[in-house]
Amino acid sequence: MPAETPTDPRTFGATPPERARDEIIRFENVTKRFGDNTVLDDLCFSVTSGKHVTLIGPSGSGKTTILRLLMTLEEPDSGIIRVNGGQLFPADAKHRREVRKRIGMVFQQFNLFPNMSVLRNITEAPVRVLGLGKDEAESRARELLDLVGLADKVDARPAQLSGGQQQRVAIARALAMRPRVLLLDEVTSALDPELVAGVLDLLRDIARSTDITMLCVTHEMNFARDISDEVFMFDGGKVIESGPPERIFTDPAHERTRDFLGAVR
Ligand SMILES: Nc1ncnc2c1ncn2[C@@H]1O[C@H](COP(=O)(O)OP(=O)(O)OP(=O)(O)O)[C@@H](O)[C@H]1O
Repeated sequence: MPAETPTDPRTFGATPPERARDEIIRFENVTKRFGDNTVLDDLCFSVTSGKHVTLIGPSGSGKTTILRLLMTLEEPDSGIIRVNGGQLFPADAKHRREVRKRIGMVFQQFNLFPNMSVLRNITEAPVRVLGLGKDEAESRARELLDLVGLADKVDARPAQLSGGQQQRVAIARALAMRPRVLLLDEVTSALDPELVAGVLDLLRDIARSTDITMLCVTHEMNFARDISDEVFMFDGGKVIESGPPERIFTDPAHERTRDFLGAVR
């Protein structure tokens, strides 16, 4: 079993320049079934470090399942998943936890801890999982709250914030773990329409100003077009085509992609 040591988790989204073009995520012949439903079928794809990749495809095509596998919230039935030079599956639990530390996720429903202040929501995992000191974690959390425009909400509880503000806290919380890979699952779906643009703008800024690899599932095709280096179209448990957004959105090669884009536009 390969057991490379993941890079120092204290380095914010670090990608040493010499590794900037490396592959950071690899799915090799991954199959995932729920009962009789084969959701991912011998799936193979890879993502280059620092790139922003958007997964598109019909409802039920397995996009969220891919993110949940990367978060180790699901296990594949077979195949290999590698992230950041380490193996996530198959792997022993300890190695998997180490690899998993460098992956952050922002969920559709924010998933904040309701009984903790905004500050605690952000410092909890860096203290518990990365072993950061409380002062260092708090100082980092305040910087991130500044970045997401919520410096004045340090002591608020999630219920006192709007959906858009809660999602900004969730983004700050994910970044506080210094992820190499950030997974974004329909992050604007639960927001009132007038709050969507602000959250998407924030994610665009993060995409432009960091070297974090992003894997996004979204139905916001304009956002996908804007933020992505590459778009993967899923159908029938496989990637049926991939390419830069300028091509996928204007000249898709596959009939299923044309039908899908026609339906969502
Ligand atoms: N825990 C589970 N148990 C049983 N079936 C599941 C489970 N999780 C997902 N599925 C099924 O797996 C399939 C893929 O689901 P997934 O959420 O990955 O699709 P998706 O492409 O993200 O869809 P959407 O665009 O609607 O979010 C669906 O048929 C779903 O019902």
